[in-house]
Amino acid sequence: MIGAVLAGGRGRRFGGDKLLFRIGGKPLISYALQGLEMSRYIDEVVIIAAPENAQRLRELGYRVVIDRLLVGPIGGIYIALSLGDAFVAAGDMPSIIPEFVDYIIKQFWNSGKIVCVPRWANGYLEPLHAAYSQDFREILGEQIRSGDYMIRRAIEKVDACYIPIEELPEEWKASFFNVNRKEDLRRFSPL
Ligand SMILES: Nc1nc2c(ncn2[C@@H]2O[C@H](COP(=O)(O)OP(=O)(O)OP(=O)(O)O)[C@@H](O)[C@H]2O)c(=O)[nH]1
Ligand SMILES: [Mg+2]
Repeated sequence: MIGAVLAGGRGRRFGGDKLLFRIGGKPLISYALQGLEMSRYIDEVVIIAAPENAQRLRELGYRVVIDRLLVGPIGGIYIALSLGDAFVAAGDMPSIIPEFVDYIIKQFWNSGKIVCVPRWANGYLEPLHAAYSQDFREILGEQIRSGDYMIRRAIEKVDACYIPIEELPEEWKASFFNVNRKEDLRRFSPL
């Protein structure tokens, strides 16, 4: 299982260079990379970057794959799945809980489904904290070619495995926290 960290966004709400913004002595994206590295089922952590930031991200020491589609996170997942089955996370998620990642991957394997994604009671999905089979890649490709960039719509086309978030340990929910604006950093305290 690959651990893919999406890093091709523009960080418009943050005001640029979000993932390399230093907090607690290291770039924000380092926390997501290390969170996935601590998962027992992830063999390799890779970064799915934009052509513009690939070089600087390479300096972090991970394999960097370039996303030239730049159609949003859906394109990042599509590129990640060219490497194999993947647990996909956003680079702006600094509080990833490795035990929760392992739980999702286990559910993914046990279910035999091609997507395993956490779902809130109101139906909202967490597709950037989910496990995907390489067999889902073609579905994503078709949808991208049709000009529809909503990940949720692609997931709804298949028989997915949903993880009800409300039934999980309360402390796992922190894993979804993501930094969109500078002020979100105030809610993140690096250890
Ligand atoms: N590979 C890849 N990653 C992306 C793309 N768009 C967004 N991402 C990443 O997906 C994650 C979630 O995206 P957002 O929260 O919208 O972050 P963002 O796009 O940088 O921020 P905004 O411009 O403010 O929306 C972040 O880690 C982004 O870097 C893309 O087109 N390709
Ligand atoms: Mg975000």
